[in-house]
Amino acid sequence: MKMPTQEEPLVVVGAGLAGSLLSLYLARRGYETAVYESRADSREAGFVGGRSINLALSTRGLTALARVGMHERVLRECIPMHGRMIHDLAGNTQLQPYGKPGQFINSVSRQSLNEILMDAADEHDHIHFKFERKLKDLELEDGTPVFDHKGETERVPTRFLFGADGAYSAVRQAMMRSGRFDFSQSYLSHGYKELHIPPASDGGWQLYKNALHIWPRRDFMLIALPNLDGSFTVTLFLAWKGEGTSFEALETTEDVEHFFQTHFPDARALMPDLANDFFENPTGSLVTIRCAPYHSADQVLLVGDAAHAVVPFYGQGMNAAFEDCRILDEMLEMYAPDWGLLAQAFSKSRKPNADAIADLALYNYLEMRSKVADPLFLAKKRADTALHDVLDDGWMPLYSMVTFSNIPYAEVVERAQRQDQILKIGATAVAASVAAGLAFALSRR
Ligand SMILES: Cc1cc2nc3c(=O)[nH]c(=O)nc-3n(C[C@H](O)[C@H](O)[C@H](O)COP(=O)(O)OP(=O)(O)OC[C@H]3O[C@@H](n4cnc5c(N)ncnc54)[C@H](O)[C@@H]3O)c2cc1C
Ligand SMILES: NC(=O)C1=CN([C@@H]2O[C@H](COP(=O)(O)OP(=O)(O)OC[C@H]3O[C@@H](n4cnc5c(N)ncnc54)[C@H](OP(=O)(O)O)[C@@H]3O)[C@@H](O)[C@H]2O)C=CC1
Ligand SMILES: Nc1ccccc1C(=O)C[C@H](N)C(=O)O
Repeated sequence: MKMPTQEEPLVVVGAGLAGSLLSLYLARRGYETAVYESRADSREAGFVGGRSINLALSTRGLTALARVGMHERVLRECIPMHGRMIHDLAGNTQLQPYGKPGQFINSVSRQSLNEILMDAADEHDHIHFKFERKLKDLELEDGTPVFDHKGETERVPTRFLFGADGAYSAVRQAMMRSGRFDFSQSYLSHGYKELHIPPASDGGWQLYKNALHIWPRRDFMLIALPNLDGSFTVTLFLAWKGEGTSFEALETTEDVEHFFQTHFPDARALMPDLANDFFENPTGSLVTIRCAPYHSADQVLLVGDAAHAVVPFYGQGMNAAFEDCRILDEMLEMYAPDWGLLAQAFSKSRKPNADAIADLALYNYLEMRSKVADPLFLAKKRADTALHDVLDDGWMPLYSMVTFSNIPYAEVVERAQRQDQILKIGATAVAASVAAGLAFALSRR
């Protein structure tokens, strides 16, 4: 197998989160790597578009960053979120911890995280960023990408190509033409809109800083994640269509004011530019994309959202994309420089795990918008937590396995199902004992 060279490098399409981290992993092994990105360099051009301003980074992402020595640098830009702060309609709040004391997820700005990774990549002689190059076509026979650069076409000789170009991947679109490629996409009937809570007048945070805030309202919800500048990025998740509570029904400033005043009065009070933000900011779609295999012949491999876009409700899309990079690196150890074998092995091992987190992410929307206020759900959570305290890693709540471990997602689902069975049997036994006790007490009256 030929090694990548400057004339025929490894090509990564997309300098987003997965593409930038992947380039670091590849360069560490000494491979010549060229990263082609459709947007301008945000470090020179400032904000270059995109939404989802901040993200929750947790163990999987941090583990992958640590392997290339980046986690401490990134953690300096993070705000720890120790739990969900639930806001009810009356304005009461309740903090539901995510895990054991000392366990938390981290709010980080997408742009600064991306720029930290690109800065680190720039330190390597082996990594070459090429901005404002949009992939137009991919010649699958030999994996040659064709980019548009300011109206000019560039064909790039390539040793092997990684598609890290996000949920609407052009690399994946080219692979779909090849036949024997499975693809499905499923849009939620809900969309999302980002809004803003500014810092307090003294520069501090207007809500408790170290939590992910949730206003669960059963059929829709509002969430807020803290930013380092004292602001919060607020996201409304709501049905696209329908009378009363839907984006479609919010046509005028009065509609928006009334909707927020009715359902989120405490949050409304903190958003002076609500109506302006609401009508200026786009409404985004929420989509799950599955495909298989992730590779094409011996030439191309998809990673991150390009391979598996999941709805954001578990805060795991980026974490899974970073985990892809770590797993790929472990496989490089075994298979490099046989890129074909590497691609096959990666695809086979990652697919079931990506499918599992896609399902879990869909489930977590229901949990966040509805279950967090349900006494039965909270009772089960307490039992789960108590068992985790006693049995340590012998019993881990589902949320902890997803968020605070590197257990493969598919294994997490199996383990959680087994634990649920045990809890059900336990609950049935407790209910039977209580019933027997009551019957005995009554018989002695
Ligand atoms: C509202 C929202 C909130 C989220 N919150 C979280 C969270 O809290 N935690 C979490 O882990 N995940 C979260 N995610 C998911 C996370 O954003 C994605 O999983 C992550 O960005 C995937 O990284 P990626 O590198 O695969 O794709 P991206 O980050 O999208 O990067 C793709 C890159 O490819 C470039 N590109 C696209 N097309 C081309 C082309 N044709 N040619 C060249 N370049 C191209 C793009 O410009 C971009 O730079 C959230 C997503 C959304 C929508
Ligand atoms: N699973 C999900 O529900 C969602 C996941 N995401 C993920 O988060 C990433 C970053 O988010 P953000 O920066 O806000 O992403 P954006 O929505 O700004 O889009 C990122 C890239 O996808 C392209 N794109 C966006 N919408 C479409 C579309 N409908 N059809 C074709 N291409 C499209 C954009 O092209 P251009 O720059 O030309 O506009 C851009 O290259 C996304 O790339 C995606 O991977 C984002 C939204 C929802
Ligand atoms: N980042 C997000 C973006 C959108 C929706 C949810 C999240 C979460 O992180 C939710 C968190 N994991 C929770 O379960 O409370």
